[in-house]
Amino acid sequence: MGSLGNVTHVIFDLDGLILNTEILYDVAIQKILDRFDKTYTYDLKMKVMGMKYHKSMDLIQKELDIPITAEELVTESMCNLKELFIKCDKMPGAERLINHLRKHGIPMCIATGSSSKDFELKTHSHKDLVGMMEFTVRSDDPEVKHGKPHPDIFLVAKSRFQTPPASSANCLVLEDAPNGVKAAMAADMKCVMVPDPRLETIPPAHLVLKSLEEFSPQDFGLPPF
Ligand SMILES: O=c1[nH]cc([C@@H]2O[C@H](COP(=O)(O)O)[C@@H](O)[C@H]2O)c(=O)[nH]1
Ligand SMILES: [Mg+2]
Repeated sequence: MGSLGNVTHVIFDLDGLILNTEILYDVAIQKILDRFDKTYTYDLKMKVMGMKYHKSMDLIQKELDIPITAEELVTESMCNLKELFIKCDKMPGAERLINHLRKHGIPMCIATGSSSKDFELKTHSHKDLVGMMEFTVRSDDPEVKHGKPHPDIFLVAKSRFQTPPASSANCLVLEDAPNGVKAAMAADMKCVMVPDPRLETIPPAHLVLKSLEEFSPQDFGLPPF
């Protein structure tokens, strides 16, 4: 683990990593696809997870060849998702880790594929966690030109850490989705992946864990629990 042990800044993904929102997308999207006798397969979900939402709905529309537009898919799914987002739970281990890092003054942020509007709904009951972050970067941020798997969002996050400033080699990204892991590795950062247990093909990451509860901060040079 030697070279991994120099982390000074931690960047959290949101959906499926801090918050248990991925299952909500499955339900809302499948509900629409039922009308067209189509399935939101896990393979397709893996392709779109982490992307900006409109881009992801565009890919679903094209891959499944369904007779409504990506725009309609966004509008219709969001109708269902809005009510689900405000009640979403945290993922196991997320709160403990964030509290711990905060206690030790480790600079942290969230870098998410969510739009600001969805971010507000999802974090409605989790303001305490968001409050421990130095800042959050959402996919509609004007500086984030390309969503994950492009590295933009993580590079923007790195540039916004002020005290102290961050370098890629000293940033640790915690992610659940292949597109997010690819983005973190493309940004030359350290990356721990906590994938959905259904994921068969794991992209290259520095470490893969079953749950954030298994994360040992000291392996990355951070204070132990
Ligand atoms: O089943 C899905 N999960 C997730 C997404 C997209 O991925 C984002 C979550 O990304 P992240 O985990 O990077 O916060 C969501 O906001 C949404 O845009 C999606 O389209 N479909
Ligand atoms: Mg995620």
